[in-house]
Amino acid sequence: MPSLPISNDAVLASDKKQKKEKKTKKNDADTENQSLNDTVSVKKSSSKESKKKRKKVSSSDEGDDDDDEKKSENGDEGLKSKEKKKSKKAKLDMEEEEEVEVEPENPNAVSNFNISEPLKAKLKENGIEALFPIQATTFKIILDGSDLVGRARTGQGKTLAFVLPILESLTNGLAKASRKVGYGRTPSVIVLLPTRELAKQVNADFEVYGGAMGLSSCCLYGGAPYQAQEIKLRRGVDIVIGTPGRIKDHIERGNIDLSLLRFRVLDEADEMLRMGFVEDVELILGKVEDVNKVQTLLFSATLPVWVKQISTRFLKHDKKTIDLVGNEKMKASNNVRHIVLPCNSSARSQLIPDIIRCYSSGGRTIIFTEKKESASELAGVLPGARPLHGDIQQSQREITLSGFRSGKFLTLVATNVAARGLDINDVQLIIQCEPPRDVEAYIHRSGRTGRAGNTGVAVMLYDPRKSSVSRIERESGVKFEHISAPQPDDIAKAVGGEAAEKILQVSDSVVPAFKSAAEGLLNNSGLSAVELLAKALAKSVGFTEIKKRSLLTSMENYVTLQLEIGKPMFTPSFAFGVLRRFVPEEKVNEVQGLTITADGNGAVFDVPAKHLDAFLTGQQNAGNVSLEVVKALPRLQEREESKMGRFGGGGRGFGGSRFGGRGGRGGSRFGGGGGRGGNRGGRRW
Ligand SMILES: Nc1ncnc2c1ncn2[C@@H]1O[C@H](COP(=O)(O)OP(=O)(O)OP(=O)(O)O)[C@@H](O)[C@H]1O
Repeated sequence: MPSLPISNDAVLASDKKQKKEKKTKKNDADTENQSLNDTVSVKKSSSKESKKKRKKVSSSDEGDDDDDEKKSENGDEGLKSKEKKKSKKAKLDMEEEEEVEVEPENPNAVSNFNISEPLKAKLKENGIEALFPIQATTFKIILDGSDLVGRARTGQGKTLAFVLPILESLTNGLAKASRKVGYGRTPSVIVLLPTRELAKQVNADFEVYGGAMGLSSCCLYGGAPYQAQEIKLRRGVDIVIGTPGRIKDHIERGNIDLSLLRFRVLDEADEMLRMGFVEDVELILGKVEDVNKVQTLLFSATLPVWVKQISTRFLKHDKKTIDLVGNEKMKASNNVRHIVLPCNSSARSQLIPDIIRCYSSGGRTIIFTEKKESASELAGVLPGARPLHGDIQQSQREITLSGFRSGKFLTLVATNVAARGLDINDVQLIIQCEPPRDVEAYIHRSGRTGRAGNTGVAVMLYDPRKSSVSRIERESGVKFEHISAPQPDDIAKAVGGEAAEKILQVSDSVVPAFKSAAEGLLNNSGLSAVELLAKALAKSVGFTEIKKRSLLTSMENYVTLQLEIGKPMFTPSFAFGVLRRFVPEEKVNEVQGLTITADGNGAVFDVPAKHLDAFLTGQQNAGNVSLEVVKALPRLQEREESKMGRFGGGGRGFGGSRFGGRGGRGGSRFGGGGGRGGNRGGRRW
């Protein structure tokens, strides 16, 4: 009589339903924050492998059921049979669960997309089994022929989001029919990028994946000889990738014919236009004879309003928008720990090596400076660092970047030329020497770490008297961790373990050779075994001395003090006046970085450690004055943004002012101003 409460088929059906619901939920989660102009549909199917397994479980169980049914007619047997069935059901469920764990269904699995075999094989070869959300949500839209604006946070795979559907479209989709083949063919795709390095990187992706589909590409950028590029173009290519200036030059020389173009891609569009490439981009895009036959795709992690507005100029009216950042508060990478640290510009070069020791986890570090000269200077004083900026010859830029990629050196000091798009393995730490001029730069620079699901750290140095972090915090949605310069304890913690490991890795074979020197040290140095070992550990990781640093300016051999007088202090000059009442003038003149606290009740400043006593004892001669060594830096008043040239107001004013309203030739659609000027080819940095 009794049988399994639910038939196996029903178990499987309900299981499938649950999985389907799960899948739908995951899909919903992936698309939750998108502002779609259109419905996104992602094909769902389970893999053949998994179906097979399920079939097996199901059929073996059916046989057993019949058996049990017969036995249950005999009293006790029936009870046992019930128990048995229950446990068998549990086993079945477990097997099903195990199966799910072993092979979870992923709606974004590559097999669920219309991707042809050679491309699938190449993706697999490169460890890509499933598409990232930006790729999954845009794939079909692009394959179906729509124009698209795509936005996802840094490191989320926007490059393959256009590479894959373009390649499929050219070989098996809508663009196949019109594609020319053979010698001298004209390009079907043009991809514009703001920097040479980025152009090379995207070209490398097209070479790998396009190569698997029998498509060829070439990369055109300034600073490289024309001839080799011309030869490639003459032979014929399917995809042209490059920076606007050089591509425009080739068009004007008659080397590129865009009459059969099928795709135009603007990668990091906002940066390209910000750099003053507007006229070049316009000229290139304008070469297309029939815009209805061309798909235009625009991707970036940041799409300021003004870029969205001008996308109406380049893209069709019925374009789709996939915005995976949208109105979410946090615009920067979620996989990055965002830290700010007060630091005087003169203390940077001493502080940075310790930040690297504490936060790079032994991986690569990129340091960003605002100016080319600062990048060169800093690279000159940091051990094992190399500079990268626009004044360095292109051939050297390439050598530097490939050396950094391959791990020949681990610290790159760069200007914004490396801020956009660069995808370098194992970059664990980003250091920004000062707050960048705009929030987009912060988002892209910090996004050079924490890529493709990995984590990373971004440390931004700032001088509270000169710059503000609150605007970037507000606009990027990042909640900064405020820390002060790494202290001896922090450094010891960070590198102590590494040092101990190194010591243990040393072969036993060295012991006899060094034993007598070690014994000599133990017997004659006057130090304990622990003290000697501590010194040996420090030396093994390159430390011969650890200096104390002030918390405020991060300067070595300075100490941070906090002054209070029992009533608010509104200006630094007032605080200086108070100090002069009880500290000799020449010592007050050595005060560094005096800043009023955020609550207005005090002032903090640094003094040379050697003058500390003069300050502390002096306070006894002044009524109501409290002066103490600071253990943790209080929040400080930041320089008012309105008074700062860097941000907003009367500064260079990107966005609205540059591409906003004014008329004039060339700039007319984007609001005059700017133009290429001296900025061509990314030379701004
Ligand atoms: N589906 C995927 N599975 C695993 N890794 C992927 C996948 N797609 C891309 N990646 C890897 O993720 C990394 C980041 O990709 P990509 O450079 O395209 O990011 P991005 O969104 O363009 O970033 P940015 O905004 O900084 O330019 C690359 O190393 C890429 O190979």
